[in-house]
Amino acid sequence: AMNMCGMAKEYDDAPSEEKNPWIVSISIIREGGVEKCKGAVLTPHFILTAAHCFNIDDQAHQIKVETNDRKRYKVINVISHPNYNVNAKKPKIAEFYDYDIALVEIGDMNKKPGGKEEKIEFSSKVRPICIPCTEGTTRALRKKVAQTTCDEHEATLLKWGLVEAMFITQEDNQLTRKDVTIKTGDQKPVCNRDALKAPLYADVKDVNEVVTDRFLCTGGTEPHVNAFTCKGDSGGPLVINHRQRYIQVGVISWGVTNLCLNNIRQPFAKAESRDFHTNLFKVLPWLESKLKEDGLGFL
Ligand SMILES: CO[C@H]1CCN(Cc2c(C)cc(C)c3[nH]ccc23)[C@H](CO)C1
Repeated sequence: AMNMCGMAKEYDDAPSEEKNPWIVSISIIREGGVEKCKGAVLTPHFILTAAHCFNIDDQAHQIKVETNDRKRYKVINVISHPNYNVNAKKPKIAEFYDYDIALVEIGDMNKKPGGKEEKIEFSSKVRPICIPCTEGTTRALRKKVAQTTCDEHEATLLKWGLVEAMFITQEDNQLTRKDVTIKTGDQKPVCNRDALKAPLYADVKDVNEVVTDRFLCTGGTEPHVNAFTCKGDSGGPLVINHRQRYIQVGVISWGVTNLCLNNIRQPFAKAESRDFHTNLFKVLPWLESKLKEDGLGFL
């Protein structure tokens, strides 16, 4: 049962690390400074994050992964989705975030034969989150392993309309949950349309040029005020709490407005503060091809 995904401490004054044990911090050390992203633990060797956190010339040794127990792990590989290319629509569209998703592989490049294998040690502060269309998620949804399909996962998790979800951010050294609603069905176009309020996309005619089918849309203030992401939240998981089991349905990719300077969040969201997340249901073959080797059972 140790490997049951998406389980966390639920009691009110549990430490925030034990309430959100799948969150990891990713630091990319560069000449000009350190870029910070978030990620989620999927298996002992793989973390899921955003591809835009990395530059083409980042080497593995520049990337540091730290779990909630402050342990730091060596990165042996970053596997970005093959269709991700931030420059794909230049010069018209300066930044293009389609397929903004990556797997960070933990291990020991100079593993001595018989040496201790480097892998993420699970504990009360470090545990994997569930991802769609895996056996672990079928169990987390309390459905029968034999009959449950990936489509049923999607129908259960991404119902039509407003879907309650959350992301995790770091505030005063605490992991804080931020509530959002994923706009599906008739709410989706209304949410997507605000992408054109981003300065970089002011001249874009058709919103579908920048908000592709790979995105989930959250944020804004109608009908409820949603939390908004900061740049530093990039790569973190968009999570649905299904009867106290946590399932990741998206990876935080980009936001329309930068309501955070030096990661200090402004107090109030705006109608156009929308955020876009890479939808895991849209990249399953890629996820499976990398993760089945590390024991994740896909449907
Ligand atoms: C289309 O143009 C915009 C793309 C996103 N950009 C920054 C950004 C990134 C990269 C990632 C996450 C998670 C963000 N959350 C809020 C802003 C933000 C800026 C917006 O400020 C320009």
